[in-house]
Amino acid sequence: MGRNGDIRGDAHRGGAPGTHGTSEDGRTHGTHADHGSHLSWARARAEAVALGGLRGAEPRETPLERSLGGVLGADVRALVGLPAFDASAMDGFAVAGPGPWRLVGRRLAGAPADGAGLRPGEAVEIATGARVPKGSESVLPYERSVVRGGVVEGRVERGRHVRWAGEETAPGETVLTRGTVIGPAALGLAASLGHATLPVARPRVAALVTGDEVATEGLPGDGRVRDAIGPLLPGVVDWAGGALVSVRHLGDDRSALREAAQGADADVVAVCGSSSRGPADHFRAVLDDLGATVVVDGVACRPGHPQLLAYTDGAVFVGLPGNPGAALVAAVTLLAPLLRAMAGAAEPRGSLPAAVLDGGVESHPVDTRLVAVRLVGGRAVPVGHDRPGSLRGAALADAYAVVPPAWDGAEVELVGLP
Ligand SMILES: Nc1nc2c(c(=O)[nH]1)N[C@H]1C(S)=C(S)[C@@H](COP(=O)(O)OP(=O)(O)OC[C@H]3O[C@@H](n4cnc5c(N)ncnc54)[C@H](O)[C@@H]3O)O[C@H]1N2
Ligand code: MOO
Repeated sequence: MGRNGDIRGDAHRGGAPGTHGTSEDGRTHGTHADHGSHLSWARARAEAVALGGLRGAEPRETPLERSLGGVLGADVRALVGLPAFDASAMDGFAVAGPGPWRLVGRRLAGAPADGAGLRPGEAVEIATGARVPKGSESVLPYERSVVRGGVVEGRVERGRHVRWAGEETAPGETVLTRGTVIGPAALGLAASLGHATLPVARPRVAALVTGDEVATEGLPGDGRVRDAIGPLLPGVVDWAGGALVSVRHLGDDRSALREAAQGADADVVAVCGSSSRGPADHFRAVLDDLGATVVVDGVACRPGHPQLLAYTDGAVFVGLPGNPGAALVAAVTLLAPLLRAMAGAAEPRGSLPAAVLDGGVESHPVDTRLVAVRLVGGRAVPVGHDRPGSLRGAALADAYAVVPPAWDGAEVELVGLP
């Protein structure tokens, strides 16, 4: 059950998804109306976000080493203040009172407190990170000091070169808020504040890769292709804040697809191939068998128009076209926004500032084109090789440039690639 508990169709009908035709989404391309059963690209994304918002994933305490890229499902507080104790910020001498100071010992980092404080006129040699003894208010770095016959001299600045307990972060302070995407620095921060786990809301995704002709090993040829979608999905799902829990390969068989779709133990089932209307494309029929509510049935974009988004009480279903280049476009159009919203991310992933598009690109009369580009000096430069069946362009690209129908050459929206 989702975080909001709203897995029912009636809750869903009350929200934005599935209400095609009632209003234009009002997002980026106002003239870019839905046509036929195909929703505009922006509208389809908005539907995915709205559905994801209703099917929020429960946050689970997750070990730090498995939290990278996840979305925080709750605020994170400091379990202790930072620094957690008064520590030297320099290698040198901790001193008490005005100098010169008599050297009375040595303190290394990690040494337990010995209880003995310093009296005025005393100093201890101290390592960076070592606990500053009681009575000492300053550290004199080696390079500012002279030691002769057990006596330290130098000009001390009162209070300098000590990291005082709690000066950076107070105990209990909120340091990261719900919806933040967990990056490497957040993991380090969490560890430094004493956390072993983080509350990560990570929707679980099962992939069903269909096609009698799809092989998982060996050279393609003689009517057979290598599965190019299975290998790209873990990275896309991870980037979007989900976890790919299984990838199953199925032939073109309706009952096998139905069983697998029904039995998948996941929040989201991504079905690859089978999204079109050919004799071997069974996904629509299976959605019908499952009594699913279809939210998106086709998106007015190139490539990737035969995309699907549907849901039952048990799971959300995303249909990715079999053509690998089209599958990636569909993954950034529907799957990634859905997962980000389910994870509760505060920001959509991959949003970049709009850019001028170079390269003589022409728009499509009714569909939004997604053009693989590299970002060079703030401009978007098409890389080519971005036909629906090919991932060659996407493999070289930083982003897709979103070229609306009847585009007038204005700056284009960019969707970053994982
Ligand atoms: N009459 C129409 N036919 C098609 C249309 C259409 O509008 N009308 N749309 C075309 C477009 S666009 C696409 S995209 C495909 C989508 O087809 P499916 O999702 O049903 O996928 P398949 O037919 O199974 O495969 C299409 C293509 O991709 C290859 N493929 C499939 N899975 C993989 C994989 N995992 N890795 C690599 N390649 C894969 C498959 O061999 C086919 O060549 O429909 C068009 N047809
Ligand atoms: O989705 Mo297709 O050509 O648009 O690959």
